Amino acid sequence: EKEVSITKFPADERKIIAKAHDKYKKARAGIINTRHGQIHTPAFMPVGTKGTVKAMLPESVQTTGADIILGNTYHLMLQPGAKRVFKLGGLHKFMNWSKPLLTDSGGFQVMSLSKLRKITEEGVIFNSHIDGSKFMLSPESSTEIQYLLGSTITMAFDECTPYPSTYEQAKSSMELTSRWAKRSRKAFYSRDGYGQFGIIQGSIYNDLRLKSALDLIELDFEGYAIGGLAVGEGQELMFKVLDYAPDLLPINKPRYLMGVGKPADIIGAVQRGIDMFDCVIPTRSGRNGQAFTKYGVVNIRNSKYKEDNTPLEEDCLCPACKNYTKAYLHYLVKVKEILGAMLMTWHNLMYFQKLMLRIREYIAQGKDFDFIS
Ligand SMILES: CNc1nc2cc3c(=O)[nH]c(N)nc3c(CCc3ccccc3)c2[nH]1
Ligand SMILES: [Zn+2]
Repeated sequence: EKEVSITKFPADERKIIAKAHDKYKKARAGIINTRHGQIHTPAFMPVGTKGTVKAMLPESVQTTGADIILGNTYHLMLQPGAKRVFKLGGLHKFMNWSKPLLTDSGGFQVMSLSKLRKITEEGVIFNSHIDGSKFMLSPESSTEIQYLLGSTITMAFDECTPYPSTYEQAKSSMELTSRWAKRSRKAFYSRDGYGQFGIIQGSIYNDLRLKSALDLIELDFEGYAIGGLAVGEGQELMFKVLDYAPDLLPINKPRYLMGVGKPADIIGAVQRGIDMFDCVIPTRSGRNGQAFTKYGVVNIRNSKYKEDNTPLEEDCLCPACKNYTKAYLHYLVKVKEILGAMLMTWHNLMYFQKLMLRIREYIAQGKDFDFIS
């Protein structure tokens, strides 16, 4: 807890200093210890939906500084199938990633990917977006699939409440998530160094967020995620929820904000007490020709770069910046060469990890961090 040092400042300036400290007092830096290694928080977790961080070798992801990557239960259960991955030694072995793995529970992807689906008390019945075959995801089957994959951190099976939702819709959705969380927790096979996170819902309604947190705290999860955000509500509304929601969760357990986000979103969420983030932006936008730099986002396809013989960032240590120029990256992305996707992705993942490293250092030194980069 940082003491606000009361000095000779006149009262109004003292209020400003107190305000500044107050703004940062929720930020925290720490380490999550797992069976597959440590996670330094605040942490950014690259998304490896189908058992690979697209356009990256796992050892390259490791050099960017990532301690943990994400997998998707929905995609992997359809192809190659959880039982097959289990038979082949689990997802860690399958994809040659020995550090922590977090898998989402699948509900979110069902709603965003499969055309035909039906939500029942039992679970979600849906047709595969690949070949139309019928599947059911439930708290029990989702938890078992994540066990078969060998996830270090398993997510409870929830319903991500869409935005916007009326109070009534958000209430019944949150109550379903609470019933499913109880079943997920019961189905979880707990082992040392593995954990299961509950996911709170409740949309933008603070009393529903509180009820969701109370229901899930009773189940004593190893960590908690704030779900139902980064679903189109915008940064202002998201921060409004984050002004109180993290405080509803146990202070000594990790807090994971699902699906977030751009650097400014991450900084604002860390200041409000969030520890873990995931977002497809650095990988997906990288493949799309967008590079995150300290000068802002560079759209490398822009013709102004076609003869720019300088690197994306002169002091970046990634292969794209060490060995190549913007002109070359511009060309590769224009002609859709695979190396273009690789180099842009590598740079962006490095950029996000550097941002997290700086945030962790600033918090550890009790320094205020408001750099938006
Ligand atoms: C982009 N915004 C976004 N908002 C989300 C809300 C939820 C939510 O309320 N419940 C669950 N279960 N997942 C969510 C996700 C998916 C995160 C993810 C993707 C890939 C791999 C691993 C994890 C979200 N993503
Ligand atoms: Zn770089």
